Amino acid sequence: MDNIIIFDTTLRDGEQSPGASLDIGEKLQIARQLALLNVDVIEAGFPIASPGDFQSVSNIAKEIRGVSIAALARAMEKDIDSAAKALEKAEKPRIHIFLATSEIHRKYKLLKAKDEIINLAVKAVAYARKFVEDIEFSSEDASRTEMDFLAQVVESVIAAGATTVNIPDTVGYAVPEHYASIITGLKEKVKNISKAVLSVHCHNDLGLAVANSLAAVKAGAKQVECTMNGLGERAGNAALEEVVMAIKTRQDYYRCSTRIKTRELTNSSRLVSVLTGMRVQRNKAIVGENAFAHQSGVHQDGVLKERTTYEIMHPEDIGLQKTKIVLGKLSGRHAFKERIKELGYDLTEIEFEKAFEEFKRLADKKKEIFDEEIEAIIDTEKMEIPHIFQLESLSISCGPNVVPTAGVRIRLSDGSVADNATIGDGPIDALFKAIDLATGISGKLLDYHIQAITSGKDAMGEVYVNVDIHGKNVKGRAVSTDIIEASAKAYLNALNKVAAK
Ligand SMILES: CC(=O)SCCNC(=O)CCNC(=O)[C@H](O)C(C)(C)COP(=O)(O)OP(=O)(O)OC[C@H]1O[C@@H](n2cnc3c(N)ncnc32)[C@H](O)[C@@H]1OP(=O)(O)O
Ligand SMILES: CC(C)C(=O)C(=O)O
Repeated sequence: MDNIIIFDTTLRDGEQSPGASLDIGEKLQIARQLALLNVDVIEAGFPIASPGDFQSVSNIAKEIRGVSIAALARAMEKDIDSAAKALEKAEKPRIHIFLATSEIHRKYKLLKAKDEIINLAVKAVAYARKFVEDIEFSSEDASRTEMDFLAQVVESVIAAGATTVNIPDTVGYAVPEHYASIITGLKEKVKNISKAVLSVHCHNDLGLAVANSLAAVKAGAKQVECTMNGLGERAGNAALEEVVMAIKTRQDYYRCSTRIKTRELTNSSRLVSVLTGMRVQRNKAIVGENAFAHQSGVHQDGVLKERTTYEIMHPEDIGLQKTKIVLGKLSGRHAFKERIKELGYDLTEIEFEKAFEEFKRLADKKKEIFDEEIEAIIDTEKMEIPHIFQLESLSISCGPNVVPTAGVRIRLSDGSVADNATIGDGPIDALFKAIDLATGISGKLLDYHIQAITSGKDAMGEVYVNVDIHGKNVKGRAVSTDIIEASAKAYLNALNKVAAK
């Protein structure tokens, strides 16, 4: 089966994403991860661009072994000299020369005629061959270049010594059938085409970068240039993870493979996202948070019965532990039952139905229901917690230069009330201490968290506590628009569970 060469340009074109610049150390960190991912080529940078980029290419070239390291250069001797110097220590150096060939670029940007472009390209390739054997030539804006002229350029640079010829869709103008026809056309028109690797490099201006790259692969391209998370100039480049997983998942159709260790995809994506500060959208294919998450009951039921009903890839294959079942208002009984089982509960049918009803009620107010919330629902439902201690009133005094003080009035099950007040390290500490005094039960707070379950300034706050009472972990939960009241009630909820026993 044919191998498709994966040329990663996260560190060069990826860094051209506005807002994604990386320092020298960060680039080296990403290069190490790309080596673990087993890409075939790392385009480390554009050495003439800045002393930092030169240093970064040079550091990567020195350290990374087993992977080709490419450096970009315009069709100019000073750029090629700089690239060659930065690559001096590379085990497998590649100089990547680009020159635009389309009429628009010739006329307005380069101010050069067709024959001048060919001369410049040939001279640059021949010059670069003095330094290294592995030369890539990119015909910038190839997809908007006249087909016959493009074929002439490609034939000339191969004759001059280019070992890879790249056909960039620089402005994301191509569509799959059109782009594939360029590849097929070059295979037919260029006599020496078999002497070089035919490569593609697609931009995502129309959201077609991956589709175009794959159409080119189907038409016979042997190298795909891409970036992690689809970073790149403007709307980005073809996303490496999507190209690779499409080839792997649809091997029946593409009849080729890559050397990528796909289990490193998630790590690579996260590292690039953290270091560039470019967040991956939740619904991004392959590496988005939702890519292996199922939210609706019908899908969850299907996946729980047989994963392949709604999944075309194994999450393990991209380095995730497992499929995520997100419990929310669209979930059904199958998914809820499965999660309860995973949490270690064994409920009767009646307990289950009551818990499910309560879960749905809560899910109507919240986007996602977490495990501790399910535990709190079940504990409440199962134990039918009696209100042995009920909060009658509370007062809190706190603020800058004020000793936090809390006072509570608790009604006990025999109808009597207990009033207590005390100070603490903060309002919650004071409040819980006052409740301890009033109830006579002493709890040690292990965990406390609060979240808004409705929107707006008057949102409902939901408080969870995990309390150690006599060496046992007890959870409590309560909801109120007053978060101090919710805190007191959550704590009392935990104490009531113990008192009930
Ligand atoms: C399609 C791509 O993504 S290509 C890569 C694009 N990446 C970058 O541009 C990032 C790094 N770039 C840089 O740091 C700077 O642009 C540099 C260092 C390369 C050049 O900076 P400057 O010398 O100040 O030139 P500037 O960028 O303003 O203009 C580009 C010049 O290169 C010329 N040029 C553009 N492409 C090429 C090429 N492939 N071969 C030869 N000359 C070229 C332009 O015509 C222009 O020349 P002019 O000054 O005679 O008009
Ligand atoms: C340098 C080339 C390959 C490029 O980035 C483009 O044409 O988009």
